[in-house]
Amino acid sequence: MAFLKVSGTKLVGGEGSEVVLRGAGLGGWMTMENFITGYPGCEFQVREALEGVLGEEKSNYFFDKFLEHFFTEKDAVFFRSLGLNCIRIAINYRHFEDDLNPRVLKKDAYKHLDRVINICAAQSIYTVIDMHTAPGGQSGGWHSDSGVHIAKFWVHKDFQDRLVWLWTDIAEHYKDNPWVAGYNVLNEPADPHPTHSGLITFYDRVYTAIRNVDLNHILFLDGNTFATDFSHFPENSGERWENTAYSIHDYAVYGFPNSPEPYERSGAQLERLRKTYERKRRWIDEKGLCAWNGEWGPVYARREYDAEETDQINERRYMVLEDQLQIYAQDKLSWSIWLYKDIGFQGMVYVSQLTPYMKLFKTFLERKHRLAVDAWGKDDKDVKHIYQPIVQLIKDSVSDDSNLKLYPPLWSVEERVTRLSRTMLVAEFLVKEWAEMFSGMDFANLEELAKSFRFENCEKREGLNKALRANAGL
Ligand SMILES: O[C@@H]1[C@@H](O)[C@H](O[C@@H]2CO[C@@H](O[C@@H]3CO[C@@H](O)[C@H](O)[C@H]3O)[C@H](O)[C@H]2O)OC[C@H]1O
Repeated sequence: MAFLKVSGTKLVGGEGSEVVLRGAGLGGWMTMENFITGYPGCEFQVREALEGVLGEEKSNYFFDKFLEHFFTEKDAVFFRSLGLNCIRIAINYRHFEDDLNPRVLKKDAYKHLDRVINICAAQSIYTVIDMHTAPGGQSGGWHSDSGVHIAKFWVHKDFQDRLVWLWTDIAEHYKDNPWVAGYNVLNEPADPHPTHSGLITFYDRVYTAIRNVDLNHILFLDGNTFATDFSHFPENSGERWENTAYSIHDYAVYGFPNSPEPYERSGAQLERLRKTYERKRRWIDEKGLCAWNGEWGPVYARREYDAEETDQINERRYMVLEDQLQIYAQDKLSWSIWLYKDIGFQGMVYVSQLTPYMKLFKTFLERKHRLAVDAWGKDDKDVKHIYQPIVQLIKDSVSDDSNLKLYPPLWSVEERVTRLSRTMLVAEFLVKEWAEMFSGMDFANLEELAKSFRFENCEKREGLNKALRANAGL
């Protein structure tokens, strides 16, 4: 079997035939995330807290069982039955090395990644390995699992050295596997340097290190600032980084609770969808390079929180989804929707409310929702007023308005105050409580909880899957 390659603006398989990758991100697995599995804060925090409650052996057992049950052959069979052909697997560097023992590969580092890549290959599903978290954090987002909003990856060379070391190991490990479509070197970098020089230097270094051991695989490079900005990428990127595709993340504002207005498919709204997408990929097109949409997709209303408005909201979200799919189909764009499985906000399949895990965390999740502890698709109607005085204080106290505009530009003063005070500070106080819900559990209880994430214990988001299936084989 031939390796996928980049040829001009396209991905091609054996004998140069075009391959369009259409699939989903396996988020929440080897990078867990707060809204995906329901904990507060960051993955490293809940792992530490659970160890505090259960001890090392039981805590490791739970997370290992979680990884095992979250993705099995049944998931891959279902995924392929929709006609989808690629899964982007988000990984957390912490599975491979420890901050207190850097550059020492952990025992069993590849155990689950190998297993899932092989399960996918057996169903003719390609995989893209996505480095979702970097030592020190490559963005101020919870999804970089750093726990803070300053992305230290860009200011400590040693963090970068460690990631170059890790990618070299991963490339060595998978260099002969053609079912691995490629390596998504760094999810959503947010390098604050005015010329994005940290990112370009890192891409140069990691490119060279990977190419020294692996000439086969495609590199997927995200634009800076959450995969939206290529303005400082080198003029000669095409020659400088061979066999490379460029990744945008095309989240549409209409797919989220903070949409400026209800989505009705008006001419102006359709125009905005298309224009935003075209803006993100403009540089790639101008340079004649290959584009990949590595993340996109609406979130969905939940009956437990949105009551009788749920269906109407979701009909609108499905319209956004379908309109985005239509744009991508016209361009024969390869895409990876976010995401495959979660506890019921965005996933193609989601853990049933009847499972032990969802029953255990029911009231905890309701409180977390009311407090808007997660940033993604937040609904802050119950708590917004509490943070407004802080927002106002900052606005009133900073003399020059230009000083209110900090990096990243997507974060307004409101967004920054929210992110820091709710998703980091409030969340931190809930972490122990999350872990204490596991108190007194034995190995059998822990496996039962982990089994809640098995495919057979999940519901399917039929509207989403229907739209994906309709577009999968185009
Ligand atoms: O792990 C994922 C994570 O990768 C993802 O990150 C967010 C992506 O969207 C970012 O904002 C968008 C930037 O582009 C504009 O056009 C959109 O309107 C914005 O929504 C956001 O800052 C990132 O945190 O989020 C989901 C995680 O699970």
